Amino acid sequence: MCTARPSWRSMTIADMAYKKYMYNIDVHLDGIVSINAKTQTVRVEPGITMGRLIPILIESGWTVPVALDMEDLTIGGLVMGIGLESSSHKFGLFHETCTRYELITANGDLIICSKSVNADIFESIPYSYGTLGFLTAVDIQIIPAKKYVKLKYRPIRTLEKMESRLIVETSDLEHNDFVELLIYNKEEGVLMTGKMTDGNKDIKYVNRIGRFYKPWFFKHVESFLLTWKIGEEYIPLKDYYFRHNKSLFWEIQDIIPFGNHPVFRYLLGWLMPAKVALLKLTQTDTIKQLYAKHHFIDDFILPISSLKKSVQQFHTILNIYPIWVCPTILRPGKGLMHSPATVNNMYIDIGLYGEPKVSKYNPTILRDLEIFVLKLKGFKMMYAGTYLNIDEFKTMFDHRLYDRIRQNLRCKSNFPEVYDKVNRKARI
Ligand SMILES: Cc1cc2nc3c(=O)[nH]c(=O)nc-3n(C[C@H](O)[C@H](O)[C@H](O)COP(=O)(O)OP(=O)(O)OC[C@H]3O[C@@H](n4cnc5c(N)ncnc54)[C@H](O)[C@@H]3O)c2cc1C
Ligand SMILES: NC(=O)C1=CN([C@@H]2O[C@H](COP(=O)(O)OP(=O)(O)OC[C@H]3O[C@@H](n4cnc5c(N)ncnc54)[C@H](OP(=O)(O)O)[C@@H]3O)[C@@H](O)[C@H]2O)C=CC1
Ligand SMILES: CC(C)=CCC[C@@H](C)[C@H]1CC[C@H]2C3=C(CC[C@]12C)[C@@]1(C)CC[C@H](O)C[C@@H]1CC3
Repeated sequence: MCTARPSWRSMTIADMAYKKYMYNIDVHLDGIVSINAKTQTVRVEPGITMGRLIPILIESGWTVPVALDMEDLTIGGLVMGIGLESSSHKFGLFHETCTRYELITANGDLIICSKSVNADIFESIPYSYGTLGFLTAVDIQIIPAKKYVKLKYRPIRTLEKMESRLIVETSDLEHNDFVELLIYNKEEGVLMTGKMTDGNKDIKYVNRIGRFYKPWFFKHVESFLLTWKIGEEYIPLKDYYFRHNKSLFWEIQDIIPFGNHPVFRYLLGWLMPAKVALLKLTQTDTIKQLYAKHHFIDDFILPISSLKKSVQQFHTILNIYPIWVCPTILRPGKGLMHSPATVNNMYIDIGLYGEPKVSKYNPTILRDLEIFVLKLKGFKMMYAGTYLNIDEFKTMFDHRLYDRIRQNLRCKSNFPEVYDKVNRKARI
């Protein structure tokens, strides 16, 4: 079994081939059940998107600790896949802010699990890609929302300095609610650190970057590099959260190359952002093949101390810029993905989206990159699929607890294994 959510609705680049031969179960639940100020949690159905949840929470004075930057990502998808954001250096991966799940198992039982009830099931659900059961409700921690993010932009030269500065900023939890780095070429990047604040009466200018005529966020950030200036500004909280949504990070520049031109923005900017689901539904086979052959979209999660080494490797093999760098804390645990040590470890997500500029690009090069990441004790986001074989995959992701829970919940003849959903044959 798998969910009946069609591939075109999902925030993944590939088609989930398994949907065609598995039994599809309709779990399209997308409401907010309750907001509980006492326990500081919100209970939601798994199909609700970030784009619907965040504005409602902000209106009620709340927000979630890890608010994802693309409006169409769903809570269920982020728990069952994984999610991270610029606040993950503080709160960890998205699922670490979830406190309770309701899961329907293969034989129709409803299991409620949390850190104290059915704790092993609770720990094995994240990253299980819907292979233990169907989620029907998720409780997420909420924190008080403030009006703005005071964001500081700092251009940095050399990868060494980016790495060391990132290590310093991610450990300063008092001042930094948000940390993010965009690397624009082999040597230069802009580090952003932010604090949620209500501001004060003296605020003269608020940059409402979410307005339709505003430039793409990554271009705005680049301007601090081009002028080599440190900058600071207030951005409304919701605009900050969805800062990469309008330009789909920087993917939109390949689809609408003139999309950031002021004439386009002022005349037709209101038509944006392009809906990923619509782009997927209307793409032709030719476009799909062009993307498969000449485009790269993937994320790798590596120890923070390997930033320089990894970016150099990605430069040699892909040469794609900008590069998204988002720090996240990984904690020890027993689930599929956790810190390999017995203590918390700071990692970085390195996101590479675009056309490789190396002369001989071959999509199977991804396997070499995956092995490179595996050797550094890193992980890979699985939304784009994997070329790892099952043994390598099991070395990357700890299957011990997951296998035991699968046996207890009688998953074997009802749900496939994670690997059967994320290997390249299952995602085409
Ligand atoms: C024009 C109009 C007229 C109406 N007239 C009446 C009326 O005369 N009398 C009346 O009683 N109501 C009326 N309603 C309200 C209507 O009954 C509710 O909106 C009802 O929830 C619609 O059911 P649905 O299956 O179409 O909606 P859905 O959109 O399918 O579901 C509504 C909610 O239930 C959730 N849900 C769906 N399936 C499940 C499931 N299997 N398990 C858990 N949750 C699930 C969804 O996530 C969603 O939150 C009217 C609504 C409209 C728009
Ligand atoms: N910033 C970030 O962290 C970003 C993350 N992503 C990735 O995107 C994906 C999320 O995208 P989204 O479109 O929301 O989700 P998807 O539709 O891609 O679903 C992801 C997985 O979650 C499973 N799933 C979803 N809902 C349920 C449920 N109710 N019960 C059981 N299983 C469920 C799906 O199962 P099934 O296969 O059965 O349908 C699927 O395997 C994640 O993999 C995430 O890593 C993408 C962009 C940004
Ligand atoms: C921040 C993290 C961890 C990931 C961001 C990934 C996104 C950049 C991609 C997720 C889904 C992707 C799709 C496309 C672009 C890149 C993503 C938004 C397309 C819109 C590219 C054009 C194709 O025709 C359709 C693609 C759908 C998925």
